[in-house]
Amino acid sequence: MTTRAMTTDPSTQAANSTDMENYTFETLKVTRPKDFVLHVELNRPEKRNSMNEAFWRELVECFQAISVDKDCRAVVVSGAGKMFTSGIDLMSAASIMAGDPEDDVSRKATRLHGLIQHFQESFTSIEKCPKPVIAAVHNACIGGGVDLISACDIRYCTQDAWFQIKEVDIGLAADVGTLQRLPKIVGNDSLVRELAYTARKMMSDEAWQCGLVSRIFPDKESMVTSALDVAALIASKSPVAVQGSKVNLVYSRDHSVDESLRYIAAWNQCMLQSDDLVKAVTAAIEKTPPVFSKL
Ligand SMILES: CC/C=C\C=C\CC(=O)SCCNC(=O)CCNC(=O)[C@H](O)C(C)(C)COP(=O)(O)OP(=O)(O)OC[C@H]1O[C@@H](n2cnc3c(N)ncnc32)[C@H](O)[C@@H]1OP(=O)(O)O
Repeated sequence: MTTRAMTTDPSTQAANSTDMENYTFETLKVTRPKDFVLHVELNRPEKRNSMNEAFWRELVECFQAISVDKDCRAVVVSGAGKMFTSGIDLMSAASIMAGDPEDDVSRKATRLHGLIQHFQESFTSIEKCPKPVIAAVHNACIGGGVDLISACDIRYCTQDAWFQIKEVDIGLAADVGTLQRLPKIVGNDSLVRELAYTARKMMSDEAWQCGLVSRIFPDKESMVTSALDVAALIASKSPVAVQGSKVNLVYSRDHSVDESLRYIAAWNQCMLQSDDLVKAVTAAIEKTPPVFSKL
């Protein structure tokens, strides 16, 4: 099935709407606004998209489904309502973490270890998903929100956006990705430490200057429109090439140049034999848009 067939074949369109049943969630709203593009909205606006028990579970389920969804090649993540997210749901966190008061320290620790890993897996599922994910942040992005966007590929925000590594204010060291991923995004260790130790708000202009976001928009509507356009542009490219790029960029972040060169050589000894290469080169020569099979 090709991109063109996707746009014109009504039976395929019907199949797509059936596919969306895999994306029925309590805390997320998932739509397919363009061919091969999914829009995931954090969808508890009345609670400022705070992250409750259902959210942590559903985010993994959502990105595991996206990873194997051949009709998705790029994703936009945004927040419904007033802000992107207010971070962990403080009410549900208190009850989830409490556990059995009769447990001894080792049993409490073992339970908390499993819980932290479960929370970590939610955001890691974004990074493990081979489809590029664009975070579109408006207004507040607090605590767990910074962990979430740090696992995304591309970050945009609105002029009114602000970011806060809030964890120290609630008495914990951030443990679901910010301290591990953010220093590698921002490239300013001193700034990351200042933000993590003080929990001060960082406004959009500073987020742009330090490289946390690559574009700032005047409002949410223009940001989401542009994010979806960029996602559609990504989706028009060879999925073999785009997904291979993501996997190798993530690998390279955590390995030496030498190891990463060996990794991509092994990767491409297979992927260079893809039909996509021939199609892309032919399309470039003939000046026609290439049409790639689903992946
Ligand atoms: C293993 C650990 C894993 C992850 C750890 C992550 C750490 C963090 O995320 S730390 C950050 C925690 N978040 C906060 O401290 C933010 C708390 N909220 C606020 O400061 C404010 O609500 C606000 C975000 C600035 C928004 O203010 P405003 O627009 O005035 O709305 P409110 O009236 O305050 O809230 C509306 C409604 O939402 C509820 N709510 C908002 N945030 C949370 C939250 N984080 N947890 C639970 N509930 C939240 C608020 O209680 C209101 O509910 P009502 O029922 O309408 O009263």
